[in-house]
Amino acid sequence: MAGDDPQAARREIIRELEVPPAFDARAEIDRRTAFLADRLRESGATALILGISGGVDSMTAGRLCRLAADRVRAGGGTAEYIAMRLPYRVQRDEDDAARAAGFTAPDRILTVDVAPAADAAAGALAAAGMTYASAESQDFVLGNVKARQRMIAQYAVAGGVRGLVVGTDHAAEAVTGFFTKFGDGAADLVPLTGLTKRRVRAIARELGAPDDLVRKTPTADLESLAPGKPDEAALGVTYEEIDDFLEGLPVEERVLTALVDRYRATAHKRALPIAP
Ligand SMILES: Nc1ncnc2c1ncn2[C@@H]1O[C@H](COP(=O)(O)OP(=O)(O)OC[C@H]2O[C@@H]([n+]3cccc(C(=O)O)c3)[C@H](O)[C@@H]2O)[C@@H](O)[C@H]1O
Ligand SMILES: Nc1ncnc2c1ncn2[C@@H]1O[C@H](COP(=O)(O)OP(=O)(O)OP(=O)(O)O)[C@@H](O)[C@H]1O
Ligand SMILES: [Mg+2]
Repeated sequence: MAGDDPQAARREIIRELEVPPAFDARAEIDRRTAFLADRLRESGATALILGISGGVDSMTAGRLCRLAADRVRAGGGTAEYIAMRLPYRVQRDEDDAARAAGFTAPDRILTVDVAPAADAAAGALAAAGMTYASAESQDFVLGNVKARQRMIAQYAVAGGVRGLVVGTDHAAEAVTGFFTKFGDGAADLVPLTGLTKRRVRAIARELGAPDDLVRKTPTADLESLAPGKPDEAALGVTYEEIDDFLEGLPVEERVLTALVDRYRATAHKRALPIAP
């Protein structure tokens, strides 16, 4: 990666994360739907599996799954789109999640509470003598366990129905490594690759999604001690700033440096395991 010139590093990041200079929502919907349909046909899989949280990323990806499954079927193939509701106990924004799932029009909705599995892991770790530096540190780590339990549930369904797991990673999360490694970061297909957050929203709008869900404040919602914490509070930069950075628009020096540093520090999350 380009040495000390942050603008050169930024250009390299934009290229590596595949963020194109121009954007047309309708064309992107067609291209990404075709991608999902092609992967279904070429892999021999017959289902797309996706966790629906109530956030805009999964709502958008879910609607693309619907369109892709329809496209395969229209060509005489077999395909279904299975949405998974994966709350930790009762979800705080249950109504949003139900409406988002409904908008994506899945063939089936499977609801799996990840709390028993996540809590059992926490209990077994405590019984083994594992302790954490603070209650906050423990809560943060166990938040990632919740994300990984969602991954386990989705792969259990994929394995049983010859399905492929769809992930929602996009450029505005990839640049900061803002996902759980082998949790929500683990998937077979990532149809939102290269999109900034505002472009994800533009696609959702073009698809006809409910406006309040399109504009909803992004949250990972993993920490029990900070429910619904906005991503931007955790990141220290706004999605507007991240998007401007990725779309080559003017950004403050502070944003430029923070994002280049963060991209470098999280390289391991975007790569295969490191080998000798
Ligand atoms: N240099 C290095 N080379 C190779 N591996 C390295 C490494 N540094 C850490 N690691 C490994 O990576 C682990 C840390 O990564 P990880 O476990 O992911 O943990 P971490 O990156 O610390 O936390 C995940 C972050 O993503 C956020 N998140 C998660 C899920 C969804 C969303 C969302 O946007 O909705 C956001 C979450 O709120 C949190 O801030 C370490 O425990 C270690 O095993
Ligand atoms: N409660 C949940 N139920 C089902 N899937 C979930 C849940 N929480 C997270 N996920 C899965 O993990 C992915 C990553 O979460 P993330 O918060 O980045 O996306 P989002 O919630 O769809 O959108 P936003 O980032 O705007 O909140 C989601 O897109 C979804 O596939
Ligand atoms: Mg979310």
